[in-house]
Amino acid sequence: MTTAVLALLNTFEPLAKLSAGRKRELAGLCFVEKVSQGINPLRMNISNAKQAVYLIKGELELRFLNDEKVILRGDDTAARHPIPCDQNLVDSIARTDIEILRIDNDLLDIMMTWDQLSTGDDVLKSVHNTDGGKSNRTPVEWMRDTSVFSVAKLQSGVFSKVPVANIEAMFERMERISTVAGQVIIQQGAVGDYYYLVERGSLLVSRADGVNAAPMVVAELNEGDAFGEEALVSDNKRNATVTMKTDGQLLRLNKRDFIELLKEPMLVNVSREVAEAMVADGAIWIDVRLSSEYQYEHIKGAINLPLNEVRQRVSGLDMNSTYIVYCQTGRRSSAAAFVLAQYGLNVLVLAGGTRQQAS
Ligand SMILES: Nc1ncnc2c1ncn2[C@@H]1O[C@@H]2COP(=O)(O)O[C@H]2[C@H]1O
Repeated sequence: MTTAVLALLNTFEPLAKLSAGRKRELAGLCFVEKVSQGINPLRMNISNAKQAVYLIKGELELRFLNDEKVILRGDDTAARHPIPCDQNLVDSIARTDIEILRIDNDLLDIMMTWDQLSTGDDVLKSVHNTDGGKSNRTPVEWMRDTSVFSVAKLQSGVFSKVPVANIEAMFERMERISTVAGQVIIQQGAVGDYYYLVERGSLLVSRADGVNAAPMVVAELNEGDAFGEEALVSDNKRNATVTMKTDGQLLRLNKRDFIELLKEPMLVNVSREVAEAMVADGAIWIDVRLSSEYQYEHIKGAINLPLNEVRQRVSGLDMNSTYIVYCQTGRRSSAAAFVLAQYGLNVLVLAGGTRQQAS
């Protein structure tokens, strides 16, 4: 089956342009579907660019907004390209029994980018295990095998704002560690050293609000989650203790690599002047200081979202808005911006905080 699909990929654009190695991987991730005469095979795709759909054989009628009808045949040159499922297409109908090939568009996009970045055909990326072993995985295997680098995460989560080249570099520099239930990975108050991704297992985040206070569990982290970013972004001490709830496997990136590969590209700083112009255009100020500091004084129109509440209140923010976060120095705001960016929000940081911008 995969060999047959591979042969098909060689006839479609831009799939034919992928390297042989990438095409082999893609062959296992796309679907060939038989559709009976009279059925609309694009029902789920019209105005929805989630999948690229190719006509393999048969006749498909496409109906467009301006009443134009086009008959596409499997052996037409036009059928070498994805069926145009944009907002102009209103309906389609199989005029004969047909066969189509479906591929997730995001996956395709990421693979095209990766392919163009790779220096060779089958360049294997390696991750070092702390027990001395090494595992080799291609970028596509990373996407398929671990939820940390799923297509969804690459498209809208922590890594969506990071250049693909940096993600490739991460694959090479990350270390994999095996962990056991009860193991403390991060201790509240310690100096930040690593950024972690959960490949397998669950962890508990607990915080003690005072020297003698008992720690309270504030969150549970699971496969695909990331943690340990706040101390690295803000240069503060670890704000919570993170303990393995079950046995598991983590990936970790040291502080220097984290700053270079993730923090720098994810955090965009803007001057007060640029920020004001953006706010006039609809962007929203977020003050990430404590509510007591906010109540004392704040930038007009700013909402207050203290750093330690950002995760709990992120669902109340609008994915389509642009937010400009600030504090006095830029430290807390950078940490908050990184957390918000991990949830896929459009966020910028007031460079140097209000203190620097005022002087
Ligand atoms: N409420 C929370 N929910 C999820 N993760 C948290 C929460 N509070 C702290 N953390 C994580 O725990 C980590 C402790 O180390 P850091 O301060 O570097 O970064 C912190 C966050 O990644």
